[in-house]
Amino acid sequence: MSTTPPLLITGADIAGEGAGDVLVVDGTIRAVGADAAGQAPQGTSRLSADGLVLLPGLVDLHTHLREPGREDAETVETGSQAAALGGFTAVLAMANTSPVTDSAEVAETVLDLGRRAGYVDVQPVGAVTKSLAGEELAELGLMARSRARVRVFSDDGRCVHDARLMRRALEYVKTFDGVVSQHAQDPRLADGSACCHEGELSGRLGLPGWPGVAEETIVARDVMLARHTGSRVHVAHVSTAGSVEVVRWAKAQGIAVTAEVTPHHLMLTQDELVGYDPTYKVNPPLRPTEDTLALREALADGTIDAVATDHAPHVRQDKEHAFADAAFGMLGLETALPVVSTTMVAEGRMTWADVARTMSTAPARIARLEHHGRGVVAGAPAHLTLVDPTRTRTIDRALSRSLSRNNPWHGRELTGTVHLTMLRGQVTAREGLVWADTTTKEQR
Ligand SMILES: NC(=O)N[C@@H](CC(=O)O)C(=O)O
Ligand SMILES: [Zn+2]
Ligand SMILES: [Zn+2]
Repeated sequence: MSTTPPLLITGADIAGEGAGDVLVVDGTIRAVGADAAGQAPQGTSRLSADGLVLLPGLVDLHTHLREPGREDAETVETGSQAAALGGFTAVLAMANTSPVTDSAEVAETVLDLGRRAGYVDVQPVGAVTKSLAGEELAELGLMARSRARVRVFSDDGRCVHDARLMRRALEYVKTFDGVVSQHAQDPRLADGSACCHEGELSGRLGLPGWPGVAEETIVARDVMLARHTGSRVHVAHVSTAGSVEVVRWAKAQGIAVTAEVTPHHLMLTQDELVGYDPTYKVNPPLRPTEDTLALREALADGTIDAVATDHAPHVRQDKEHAFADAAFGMLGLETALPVVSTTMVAEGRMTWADVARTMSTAPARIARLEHHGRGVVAGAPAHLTLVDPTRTRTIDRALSRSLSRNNPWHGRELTGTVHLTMLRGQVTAREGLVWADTTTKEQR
């Protein structure tokens, strides 16, 4: 990309802490606050951001980019574009690709694809077990020491259900300050046919369900293994009130557990399933309202550390089936901030400072991303996201940059729109367009 002149962003509410100016020079935040304008060098361009909120660039702990292997559903480039449009500047790319990211080679391939695309920093997640088979540990150390510097490990899509393997993985990643992100779903309590939440509704719909306890028992086991090993465990896509209780208890004991919640589990409930639309088929399943309310409360009070999208693109041929046969997963990158804004901020449950914490600072810290999540402060890289907090938009799945269309937000009105995203001072997305749309080849 070409170098951009210095930029003064004026009048934005800075991460919910009050209005001020921010000066960006050479990809770095040079100054914040009253004296920023005074330090602007000659030739500084200005961006008036009155009424907008300026957040530190968002970080997604849980994205499926599908490359290598399923480039028909998503590529690193298209997923990165969707991420930039969603206000993200870094995403963690899950390991359930084909081949699986269980070696340094695949991790470096994904890293390089991300760099080539250039919209967000793509940080590969490493598999915990070879081929996600749950039998033998993957090359955790080699991935950690590779150019990709892998710190987050996950068999996501599958649960590391063997307690002995989970223990060994935790011991191993501790040596380089890594973390295991667990897809908590006991395969004995949630068998292969389970496709929704088990309860009165699944009975009425005639669909095989899986109960919340299949998640909760794994979360409980894992926090005890984290305590035993002194290592860090992260709970991916927490979906039940019971899991929240376990995490709350574990944190009170000082156990190194962190947790994420998806935008869809914050806003949608199992009631969406009455039309049997497979768009709403996801793991863990949409749960009853009581769980949704507990998740909102836990995110607001800090029990749940982060929002993570679990962006899971699928092609039509995999999704357009009878509910029981369709693939699990839904899109999330472009709508995460608007969903959090609508359910949490507009409803008075969280402030914009809380959004900065749960969508940037905390996820970057959990993933040990040194160059992200440092906030809107002088000296930090200029990863910035400008949000129009009052602008309402009706989501249209046809306008998505994702290659897939399994978008549960289609037709819904969401308040809070990403206006601009900046990675190291370069605009990656602006008003619904990505950088490549507005830049000629010669300028790149
Ligand atoms: N969330 C999903 O329903 N699906 C994910 C896997 C996962 O996150 O478990 C996928 O890879 O499609
Ligand atoms: Zn998962
Ligand atoms: Zn996932």
